[in-house]
Amino acid sequence: MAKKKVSTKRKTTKKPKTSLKEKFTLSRQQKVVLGTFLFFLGIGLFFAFVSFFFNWKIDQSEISQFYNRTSSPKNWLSKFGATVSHFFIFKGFGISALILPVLTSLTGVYLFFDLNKKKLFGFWFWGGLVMLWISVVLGFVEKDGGLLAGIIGYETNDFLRDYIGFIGTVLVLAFFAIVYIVVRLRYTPEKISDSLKNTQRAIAKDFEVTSETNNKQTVSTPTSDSTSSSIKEKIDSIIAKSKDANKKQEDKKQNEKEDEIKKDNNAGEITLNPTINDFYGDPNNRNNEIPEKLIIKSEDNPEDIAMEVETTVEEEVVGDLSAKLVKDFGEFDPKLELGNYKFPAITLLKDYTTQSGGITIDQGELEENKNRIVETLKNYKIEIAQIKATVGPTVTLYEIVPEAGIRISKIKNLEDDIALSLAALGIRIIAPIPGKGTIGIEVPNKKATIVSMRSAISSSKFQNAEMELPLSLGKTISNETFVVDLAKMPHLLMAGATGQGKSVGLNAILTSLLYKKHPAEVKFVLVDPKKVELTLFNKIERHYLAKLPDTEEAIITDNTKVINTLNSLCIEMDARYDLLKQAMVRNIKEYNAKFKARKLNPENGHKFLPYIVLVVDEFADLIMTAGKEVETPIARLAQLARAIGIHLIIATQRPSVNVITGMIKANFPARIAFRVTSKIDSRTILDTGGADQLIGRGDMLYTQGNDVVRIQCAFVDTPEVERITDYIGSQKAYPDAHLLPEYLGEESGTSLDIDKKDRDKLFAEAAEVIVTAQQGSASLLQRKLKLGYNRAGRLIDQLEAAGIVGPFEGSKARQVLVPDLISLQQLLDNE
Ligand SMILES: Nc1ncnc2c1ncn2[C@@H]1O[C@H](COP(=O)(O)OP(=O)(O)OP(=O)(O)O)[C@@H](O)[C@H]1O
Repeated sequence: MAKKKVSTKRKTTKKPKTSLKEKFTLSRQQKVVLGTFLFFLGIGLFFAFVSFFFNWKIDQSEISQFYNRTSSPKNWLSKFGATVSHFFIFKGFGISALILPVLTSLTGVYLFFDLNKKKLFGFWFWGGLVMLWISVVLGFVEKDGGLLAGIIGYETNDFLRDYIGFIGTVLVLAFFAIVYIVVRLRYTPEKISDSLKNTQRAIAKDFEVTSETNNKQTVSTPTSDSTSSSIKEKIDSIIAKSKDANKKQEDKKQNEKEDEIKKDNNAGEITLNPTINDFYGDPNNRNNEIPEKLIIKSEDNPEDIAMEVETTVEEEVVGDLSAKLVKDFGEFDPKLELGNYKFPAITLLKDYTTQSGGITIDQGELEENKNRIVETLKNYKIEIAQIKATVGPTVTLYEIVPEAGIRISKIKNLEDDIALSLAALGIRIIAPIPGKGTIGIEVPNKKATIVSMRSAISSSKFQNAEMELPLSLGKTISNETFVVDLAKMPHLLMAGATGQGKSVGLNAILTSLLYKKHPAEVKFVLVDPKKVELTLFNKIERHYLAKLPDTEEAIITDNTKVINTLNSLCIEMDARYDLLKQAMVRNIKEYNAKFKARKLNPENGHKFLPYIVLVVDEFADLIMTAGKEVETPIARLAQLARAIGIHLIIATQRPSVNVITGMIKANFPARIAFRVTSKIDSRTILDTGGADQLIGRGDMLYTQGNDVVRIQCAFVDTPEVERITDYIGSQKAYPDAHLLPEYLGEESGTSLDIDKKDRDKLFAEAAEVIVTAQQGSASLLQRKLKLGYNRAGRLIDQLEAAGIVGPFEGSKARQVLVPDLISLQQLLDNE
């Protein structure tokens, strides 16, 4: 049974080895031939080297006459042997060159039996070092021109002594000896002292057991008969033996058992029930020292039947294949291909604190605002019991505890009046502050402080964030860095009027990910219809960007390409779901953990899955030009992609309801609102007002479903982003951007669509539009159904195939062949 297990283990563990070996071109036959050759070469060299020691003086003159056939050296391998030995021993390493033939033959054996190459490299590396070390050591005793150290050993020793003296050389050599012992032989001071202690204990135990047995022999119990007493002694000795085998585990348990047995013996009773642990020690500690066979035989009565105690050999635990693979190769490291990748340094970001000296607020300003608030409220007969100020980077929060009996709605209704009396823009009243019984009034500071990206990145909250995709968005009103996990959001909607900090916000998000995630872990799909906002990220295309195959630019600026990319992401999503299903896991995190633990076989299509972050700037523009064609895949991705690691970030300038539709809103619980112009816009984005009262320049509200948090967005300027992308771009990259699956939908031609099954979902609707208008044009469909040009054109082709419109007639619209909707219905029913 055990053997079977081992053999299956061997078969399966070889798989990854073969994939490694694929890189090497040697076939099995070539390996056998080369292995045999090297093995014999090693033996030949050994003979040559050995005979060189006896004949080198005689042969020395022959070496220079290598091409003279008449000369006959005494070396057992003649001219070849003499020359090679002269080279390696005399000119090389002296006596330690004998290691070379051993290594050569060993290489032959490894190739012949196709054994682990890593080990072989280890032999050569360490063998080479040992050879050099011995020759340098022998350099101390070598006289010029001898064979002990060879020229290399002698000269190296001489060189070292010239520069660091005798003591220095000894110290250097001793250091290397210790390195060898620690690194190669894996001996550490703890290990050595442990094994010394164990030996000491074992000797002491041996001594104890022997003296005990002797005592028992002398003070043997008179009540027991001679046979049984001899069996008892035998058991005692077995127990002693078994304890010998378990020297390392001298725990209390054993001592107690021993005492028990001793007590039993002293009482004159023979205990013949030593447990299996007494024979073999603690099961956790059974080791190779288990006696193979125990024979209990009465010495006093030789005719007594001897009892053989068969010891069973512990079955080898094969464990699962993944554990074995992890043991052999370590966990899978997705970062290995760009192993030397260096994350951008924090110094690439600008430090704004030196200019503004952190958050500053005038004491007078605070006092003034407080008095005004108190006065204004007093005018409306609202008495205040307590007031507290928290100074944030852009706004100061005044927390008010009103006197008992004052209605909160009353204060909320006075919002505009308070704003007027404070003569400031952007007063926001939070009544009550969630989780607290107070009312908050946020008043903008006269002088806002810039929250630098540098401070947001270097904050411990971000640095220590145990998140999948941490984003450092900025600072809250209480000056805490606000870090959220994009993977938990799981998609983000950003909106705000133009010039309020949306692009800076997007850059802050991308920068956060660049500072935290290795190129192997995250890929960006960037859609930038404005063509200028995200162009800097082109420099990191081969590190961090994903694109469709056969496209030149990774950043998508053309709206028609967006449709292909979105559909391609849907294909990627479906493929990833299939992989997750096969791996029997629920999300990408579990999947990647399983893959890293080598529990998923790459030969079955499994691979490490990077997170994909889709960023769409100017979503409104996209919806306007491509309508449903964009909305449908976005909705699919938003609904389903969270588990497989595709996350969407959508930014728009126009937060109108036909852009942020109900379907989009339902799937984007996390939203960021920069300043907008109206309360309605604020409601569209956040489902509540407030964004219209922001002060702009990165002042924003963030919600993830319930609470709304006011944050000052971290500021990252274009030159900073440029420095970061330059830094990353200058490093070694993957050969190409991460390739998304190919999407053939648009290019698949009309022939496929002629089939009834392959018709567009909007076919019936399109037919109705065309028949009602009696005008067969694609642009009509584009307008009425809000479609992209390609899809409208395809629909027209399908309508032609169904006999609803006539053939293409150049610049004229196509003829409509169905006069009215009733005839259309009949035609469609009869199909
Ligand atoms: N977090 C911030 N801190 C300080 N200033 C900021 C911040 N964000 C934006 N600003 C200022 O506001 C200006 C406009 O920002 P940004 O370009 O991000 O606006 P936008 O909303 O993207 O505009 P558009 O929609 O027209 O592209 C910036 O040039 C900068 O001066």
